[in-house]
Amino acid sequence: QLRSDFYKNTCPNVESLVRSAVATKFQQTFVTVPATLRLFFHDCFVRGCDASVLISSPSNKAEKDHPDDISLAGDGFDTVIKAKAAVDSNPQCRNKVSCADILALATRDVVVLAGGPSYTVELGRRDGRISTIASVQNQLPHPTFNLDQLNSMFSLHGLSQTDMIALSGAHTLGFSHCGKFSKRIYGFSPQNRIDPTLNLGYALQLRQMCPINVDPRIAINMDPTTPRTFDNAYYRNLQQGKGLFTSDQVLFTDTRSRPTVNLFASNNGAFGQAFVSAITKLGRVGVKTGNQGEIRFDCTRAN
Ligand code: HEM
Ligand SMILES: [Ca+2]
Ligand SMILES: [Ca+2]
Repeated sequence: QLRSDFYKNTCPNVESLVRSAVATKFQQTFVTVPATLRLFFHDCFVRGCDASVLISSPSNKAEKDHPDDISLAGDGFDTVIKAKAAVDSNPQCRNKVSCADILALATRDVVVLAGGPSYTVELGRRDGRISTIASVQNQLPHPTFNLDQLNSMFSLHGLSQTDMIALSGAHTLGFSHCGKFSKRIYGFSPQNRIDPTLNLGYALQLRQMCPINVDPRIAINMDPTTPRTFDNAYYRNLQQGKGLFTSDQVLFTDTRSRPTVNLFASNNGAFGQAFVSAITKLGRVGVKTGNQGEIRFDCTRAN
């Protein structure tokens, strides 16, 4: 139902308007890249790709205030707001392009800026009007998830195990706060204080970067090898026991998903193709089209 030429008559330059706003933001801070990519994922898994995650509430009761969303970096929100302003600065485009589509385009653009594959973005999403803390509950995966939990959550949205593994490759970029994995390096079990699926040398490095009682604002690179490049290093890290979360490492530990990890680790092109296919499917999750929803004037509030 979505189509790549949706704005052909209403805003023919939408792609270049978004792309240059994203490029300007990228020049200011690299954080733009992981922040925008993660924002798109968190939007699509809660009420579909409808920009619900962008809505803010004066009393902190919107989606973005849920514990699972609280660590979404502000630069992702700012990227969409800047791109929306760029689109609306063109009189023809003013209030014609949804925030949900701008987020989808900005996501493609940041992946490309980090060296990842380019792809055609399907458009025509409408913006949702609802954003509540309650709607996030149990909709987003946790870093402690095993393969069955990951598969069942992704399959609810029509995403296969291969899609899930390819999308997890987004952890080739960006940061995590220490608390998200501290149990794996300090208190895994009474027998093993360090998770035995974790590379011991890497675990000791993580302990140095994340000492006990570390400042909770400290965040570390999720990909220790190429933190600023969108590449398949994430899967080679998994082969070496360097997956930061249980939900990352389990993709290699579990023999049902290991062959796909090995394929992506050895073939960056295969990873790129699978990622493009998966993120295109992600972009279709629960979309509102036609006269459903609205075109938001301000991405941070319903009209
Ligand atoms: C498979 C299940 C997934 C789990 C359990 C998971 C969990 C997490 C966690 C816990 C963080 C660290 C947040 C923090 O401490 O600030 C994170 C960061 C991140 N995630 Fe995921 N994630 C998953 C899938 C995805 C997907 C599908 C994408 C996008 C396609 C994605 C993109 C990112 C990015 C880019 C970051 C870095 C954010 C930044 O640097 O600001 N994740 N994820
Ligand atoms: Ca949403
Ligand atoms: Ca990387």
